[in-house]
Amino acid sequence: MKSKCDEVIRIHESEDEVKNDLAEYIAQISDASVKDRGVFTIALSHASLIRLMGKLCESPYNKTVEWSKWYVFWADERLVPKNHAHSNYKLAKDAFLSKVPIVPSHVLSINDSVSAEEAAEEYEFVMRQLVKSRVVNVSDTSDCPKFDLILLGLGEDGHVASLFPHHHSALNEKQQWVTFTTTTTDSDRITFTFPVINSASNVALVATGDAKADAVHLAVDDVGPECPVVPARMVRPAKGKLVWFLDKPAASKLETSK
Ligand SMILES: O=C1O[C@H](COP(=O)(O)O)[C@@H](O)[C@H](O)[C@H]1O
Repeated sequence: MKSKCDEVIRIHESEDEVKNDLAEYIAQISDASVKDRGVFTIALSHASLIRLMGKLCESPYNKTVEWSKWYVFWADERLVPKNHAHSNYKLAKDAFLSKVPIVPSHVLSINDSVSAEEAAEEYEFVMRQLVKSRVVNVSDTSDCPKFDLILLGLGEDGHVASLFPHHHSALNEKQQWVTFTTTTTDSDRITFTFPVINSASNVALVATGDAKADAVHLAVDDVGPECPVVPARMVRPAKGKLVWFLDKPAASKLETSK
């Protein structure tokens, strides 16, 4: 069973349409947040998501978005140097952050020179300071940060951020805002936990390509109790909105598309 939340699924003909819609969606939330609070707080994830955000660096968004009001966080990050090919910071910087006038000190990257556990603690500390000063909004129901927007990709195994199937302690973390994993095959990582993800005002889950179709089906459809509960199914913003951005191949196994 899934608890109720405000969920919308946008299915597009092509990846290019996903890119257009995603850029417009992010720009609209940025505008609304800047009007409302004077800033826009956004958290990014890895790889294809960054590529799919590419239209934001193009006209009209490169000129119309209030980049100086943006504060950029990572929903997950790898413990690698910032010039490493697997660094989310590097991916985002090369593809996007270096092409728009974001204030460098508003890009909140992790400390990659300590252990994953320490990096998670430090990142949470930074977030707590920014919640105290209300750069990051606070949840109405807990002390959790209320990001204006958290952008999540989807792994083929249904993971989101670095919250993986069977990593029960991270999946069930209730107190900490940021935790870590040292058991993945490539590198140690830090990740937002579900209390933070599910406190956001807006969460977007973005997936393209048929390799993601099973994970999308398991996350969205009313599958029976014999099916695994994939982490993406646990994305249920309590008071916020959840929007899925899919292309047709990624949506091909959804019950509604059959
Ligand atoms: O490992 C990860 O994978 C997912 C999916 O990445 P994608 O490139 O296949 O879209 C990503 O969302 C997550 O942040 C990352 O750590």
